[in-house]
Amino acid sequence: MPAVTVENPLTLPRVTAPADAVARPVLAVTTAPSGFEGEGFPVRRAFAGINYRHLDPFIMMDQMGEVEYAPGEPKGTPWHPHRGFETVTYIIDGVFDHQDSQGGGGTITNGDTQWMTAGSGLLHIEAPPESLVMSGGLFHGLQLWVNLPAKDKMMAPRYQDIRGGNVQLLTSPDGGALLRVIAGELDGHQGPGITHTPITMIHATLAPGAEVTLPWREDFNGLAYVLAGRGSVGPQRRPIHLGQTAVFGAGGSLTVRADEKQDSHTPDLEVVLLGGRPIREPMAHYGPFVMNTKDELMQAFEDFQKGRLGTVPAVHGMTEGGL
Ligand SMILES: O=C(Oc1cc(O)cc(O)c1C(=O)O)c1ccc(O)c(O)c1
Repeated sequence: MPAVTVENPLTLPRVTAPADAVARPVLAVTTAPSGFEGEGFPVRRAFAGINYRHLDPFIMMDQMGEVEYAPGEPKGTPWHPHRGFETVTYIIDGVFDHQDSQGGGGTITNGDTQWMTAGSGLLHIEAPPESLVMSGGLFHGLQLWVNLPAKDKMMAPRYQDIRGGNVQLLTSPDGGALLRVIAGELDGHQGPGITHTPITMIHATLAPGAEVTLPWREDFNGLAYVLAGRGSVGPQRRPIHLGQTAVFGAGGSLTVRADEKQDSHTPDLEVVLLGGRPIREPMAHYGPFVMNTKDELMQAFEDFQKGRLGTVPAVHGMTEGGL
């Protein structure tokens, strides 16, 4: 899992919560169902079964892979539309090429994030490059959906291309945790991703036996999803492992621990930590559209069918398909 590593974490700024911060309890630990998305790549749907009240402003998150593809196996998503929210594609290992109906496109690879504000709408495709399809190889990433407040749902689409080398790196007091702040801020340290409502997105790697307690804004919700390894969360030390999400309750700090080393194969604990200020607006979600009302959803489908969200470029160099 190379997504941004450092030789000596103790050279990084160290983060810890104030001693009087109230530790957030764990309200629930859920297990993501496994399935397939797009043209058939394996995913774990991290937030399945969690009420939007606990997720707001996050809507959906897939762990894509981790999978070691044989030659010919790598797959992506076909052309499809989005409106009313943001898609965040974080590639931990491997490569996705992306292209959209507005002429945008690029490559996201080891540690890069593409933060796409779909806003009023577009069509896009995310797919492995031909070279990866031929060779096969490791693929691991995240697809996170972040809601937009009503006032921004119809804004012009926009991309943020966040390179792995630009994330804000932090550590715990003992250097046992590497924290990559991809968006938002933690303890006054700002990540590169700019968000429409206050959000923090962190990828944390904890060495076996390491523990980190992070200051967490009281007005944020708190979620931790395990990408790899085993550990425990919160003051109750609730066990958590690969494919599980912890939903935290109210408080001012959030604690994650990695299990002690069992043997030379004990993996690091890899966790995605998410917090955001809830938007608290009605949400109407159907397929690739996330609006506030059913009428707005129907309008989105009509606009898509009439080509108002754009059309697939005639020459795009990627697999055709989709809706
Ligand atoms: O396709 C859906 O979402 C995605 C899931 C992924 O794991 C990767 C992706 O790139 C996407 C995407 O949209 O680009 C999806 C999810 C939920 C839903 O109701 C849909 O209609 C589509």
